[in-house]
Amino acid sequence: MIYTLTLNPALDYVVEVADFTEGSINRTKNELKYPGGKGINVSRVLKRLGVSSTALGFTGGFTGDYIENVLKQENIDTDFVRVNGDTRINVKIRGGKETEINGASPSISEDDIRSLESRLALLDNEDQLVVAGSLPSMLPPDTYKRLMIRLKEKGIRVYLDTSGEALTKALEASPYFVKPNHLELAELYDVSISSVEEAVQYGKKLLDDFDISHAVISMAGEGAVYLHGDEAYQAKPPERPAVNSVGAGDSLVAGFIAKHLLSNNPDEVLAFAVSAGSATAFSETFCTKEEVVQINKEIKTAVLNE
Ligand SMILES: Nc1ncnc2c1ncn2[C@@H]1O[C@H](COP(=O)(O)OP(=O)(O)OP(=O)(O)O)[C@@H](O)[C@H]1O
Ligand SMILES: O=P(O)(O)OC[C@@]1(O)O[C@H](CO)[C@@H](O)[C@@H]1O
Repeated sequence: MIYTLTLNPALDYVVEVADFTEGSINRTKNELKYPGGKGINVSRVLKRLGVSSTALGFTGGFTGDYIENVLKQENIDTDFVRVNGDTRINVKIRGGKETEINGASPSISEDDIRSLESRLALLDNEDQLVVAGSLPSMLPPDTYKRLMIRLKEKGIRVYLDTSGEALTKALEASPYFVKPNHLELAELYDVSISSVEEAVQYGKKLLDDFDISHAVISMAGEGAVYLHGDEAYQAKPPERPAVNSVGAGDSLVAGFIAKHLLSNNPDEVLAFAVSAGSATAFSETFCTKEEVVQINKEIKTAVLNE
């Protein structure tokens, strides 16, 4: 079974404003609300791609109820730990440039953590876990690392997608797969990464430094590179105006997992992952399977090995 872990979920509130003006009253042209948080997004896209998963993490209050209800309607299993406060609301403003205001997590108690640990203790070596998104600020930055060490001891594959200090620490637990974007990878090594060659160079270093099997470095409109052992692959999406970048990275992770379950062909796995990411970037919300399959036909791939 695949599990996703979202310790800091959100109700995503996306507002489209014709001409967003700071410091004045703006009226919305269009509004969308949906369950958010990176692991939850991975579960939702996996479902669209025909793969079942169970969503784990912390939810609370009316916003937590909303998330659980929508997931239930979409036939996604959940086993969240209920916390006292309200799950945060993340505001995404579409008006020319995209602006995001991500809320803070409700308080997480020691008991909440213990409840989460007992749910994770039920996983066995047949299971795979996607650990994604930010950590609630009251939790120590090595929280993912601590949880991952125990999971790894049981032979559970961990797919990791987080950033900042949570990423730096979690890498020490050697995840099976990691997906930084090129900016997160650059931050990790305190360098700048602007080309595919640089992404490959530091992506390979990431595998070596942290004993990781698979890494995908996403590069927005440039697609992504995939590093596995000594091999490197690139996939580039068709050029089209992006309408939404929220969840593109999560869609890429879901696409990677869905294809990796069926295929050992790295080229094919990366192409499908990038197709899922780009299909989301090209649509209002998340990609559908039909859109992913369609874009997959237009993806350009290359093997970058010497
Ligand atoms: N402008 C775009 N055009 C085409 N595809 C895109 C575009 N932006 C993102 N994508 C697709 O989504 C994937 C992930 O994008 P990105 O590198 O921005 O990840 P991310 O920073 O984790 O995303 P986010 O945090 O916004 O979900 C890319 O590899 C690509 O397939
Ligand atoms: O604040 P975090 O946890 O880093 O990111 C949360 C978030 O921006 O990521 C998802 C898109 O990837 C959204 O659904 C959600 O609002």
